[in-house]
Amino acid sequence: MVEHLRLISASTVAEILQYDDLIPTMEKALAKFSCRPDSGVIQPVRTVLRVPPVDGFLGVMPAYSEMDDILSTKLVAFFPRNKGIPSHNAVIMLFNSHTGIPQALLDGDVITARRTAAASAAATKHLVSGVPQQLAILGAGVQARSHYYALSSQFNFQQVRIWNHNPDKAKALAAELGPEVEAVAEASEAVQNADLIVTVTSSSTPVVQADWVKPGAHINAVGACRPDWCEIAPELMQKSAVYVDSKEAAIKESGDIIKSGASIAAEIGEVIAGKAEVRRSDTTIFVSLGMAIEDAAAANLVLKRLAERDNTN
Ligand SMILES: NC(=O)C1=CN([C@@H]2O[C@H](COP(=O)(O)OP(=O)(O)OC[C@H]3O[C@@H](n4cnc5c(N)ncnc54)[C@H](O)[C@@H]3O)[C@@H](O)[C@H]2O)C=CC1
Ligand SMILES: O=C([O-])C1=[NH+]CCC1
Repeated sequence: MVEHLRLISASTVAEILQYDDLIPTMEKALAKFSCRPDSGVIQPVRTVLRVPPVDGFLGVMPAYSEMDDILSTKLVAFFPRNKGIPSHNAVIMLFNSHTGIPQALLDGDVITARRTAAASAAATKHLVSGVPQQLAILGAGVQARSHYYALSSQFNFQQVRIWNHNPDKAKALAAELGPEVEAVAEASEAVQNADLIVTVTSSSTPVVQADWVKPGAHINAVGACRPDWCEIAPELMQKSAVYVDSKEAAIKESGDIIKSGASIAAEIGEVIAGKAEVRRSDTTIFVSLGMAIEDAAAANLVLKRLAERDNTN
């Protein structure tokens, strides 16, 4: 039954969803996910349907949080070969968790961009050693931009270096972002001396080699969300302390973990909840695949902030 379905556009989501609000929300969502079943979170590994003629994928991502009264599903199409239009297109449906009646349909593009970057910012807060001053971003698409803004909201970078396999995109993004941002020609140049590294490419071969990375650096590895994709050299995966968003999803979907056979130290939610310690080895890596509970919590936050705004007007 759909009687009063609220439609929430990308521009409304973009106006409402701010990182200082979203990052702590992601921290809580990640912790609750890793405290299931006691936390009342239910989230299966997503179903990913292949669309072979265009090398595309459709992901179906349902989640339920009993404590937060949230029932939702995201539908995300990711078509990496898209040119001149976004490669990721998504919607999120929120249902009333007591009746199952659809409540709101939200644009999922902005939520996907920002909640992913906010989850990386939350992971960085718990895994990084010291205060990061040099940031390297490999990739120059939607997630590169959102990661720059999310991480810059938490840390004061002296320098940010962006590399992309298509250098013109890196130059354009660097020019759009802050004065501390520089596009560099080689991935090794971006990574060397970086305290914090973000990989947000759609690559199926490593874009970060082990001997480029400064000991003690932290990496948010965000792009390799298919078993045959890969961003981090296997040798680097094997010698680092590897944290994931979901262990169950990581062994099914993460090319970086599957190809390297690296062992998983813990879920980031276990670290946030104080159930796992951070192994201070040479390098820490957060392997992010993206979780439905992140979309559910972000969509719910949008609705909550809109309701507060409506009440004050
Ligand atoms: N972990 C998570 O929660 C999420 C992960 N992703 C993944 O993150 C990656 C980036 O996503 P978006 O920025 O939205 O995509 P995008 O299409 O906007 O940007 C992709 C970037 O990767 C570069 N690229 C494409 N093919 C490459 C290759 N073979 N080698 C090196 N670079 C290559 C492109 O030039 C572009 O800079 C994708 O793999 C996407 O599936 C996206 C959303 C959520
Ligand atoms: O979590 C997500 O929405 C996605 N992860 C990889 C592609 C889309």
